[in-house]
Amino acid sequence: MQSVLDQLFKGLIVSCQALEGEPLHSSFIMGRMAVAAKEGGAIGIRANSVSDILEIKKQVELPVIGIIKQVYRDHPVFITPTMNEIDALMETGSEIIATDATARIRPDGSTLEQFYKEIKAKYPNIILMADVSSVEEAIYADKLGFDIVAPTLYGYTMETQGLKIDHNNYEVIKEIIKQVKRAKVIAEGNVSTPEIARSLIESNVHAVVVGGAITRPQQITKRFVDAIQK
Ligand SMILES: CC(=O)N[C@H](C=O)[C@@H](O)[C@H](O)[C@H](O)COP(=O)(O)O
Repeated sequence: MQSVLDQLFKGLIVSCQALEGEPLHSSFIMGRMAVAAKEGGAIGIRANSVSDILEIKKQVELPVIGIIKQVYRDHPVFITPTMNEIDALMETGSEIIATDATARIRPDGSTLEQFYKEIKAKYPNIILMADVSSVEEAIYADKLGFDIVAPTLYGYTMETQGLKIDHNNYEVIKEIIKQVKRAKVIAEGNVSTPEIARSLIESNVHAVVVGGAITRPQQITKRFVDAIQK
């Protein structure tokens, strides 16, 4: 049988997320988004929260990268930050679990290494994805043993604020591909056009995750409006 990682090879993973306060915030709608993604040929789904993941799993038989976005006392680490969220995600049957793997101390005071070891001790067979913000963090996550690394948080930390992957800026991802020895590298974050996705696949990423450009209509609308009003 093909492994989950093999199933994702050179494919498109669609991130179906709408947080509280966003127009499409609803597990029902995220389930339909996942169906639409599957119809379009997506080979995996990334999703946030137990209720969205359970609904998506009812609707489509695709591997899910599960996360729980949880803010503890304004702490900046919010993607699957503690063991509470890992435990909850294990119950959903998510094939892969992603967590913040930046160098920042986590809300419970632990380092990434401590957190990684704690997770692996409790769930040795888990497939773990590291959401990082830099090449150095990608290398470190790879050394720790993460199965997947992705620059999901590039542009979303204090040090990387304002930066993003675009037509002229594949450098971070190319460097990650060069430096990461063992983990699969997935491109995620601001992949806004099919051309960028194609180009990333050609630079040898294992797979590409696209979120807002497919599942956040308010973002898509704004891009059109901005283009018209230029
Ligand atoms: C920084 C952060 O919280 N990223 C989140 C991670 O799960 C999602 O909000 C993004 O939609 C996802 O990473 C895909 O990226 P994009 O929507 O740019 O294609």
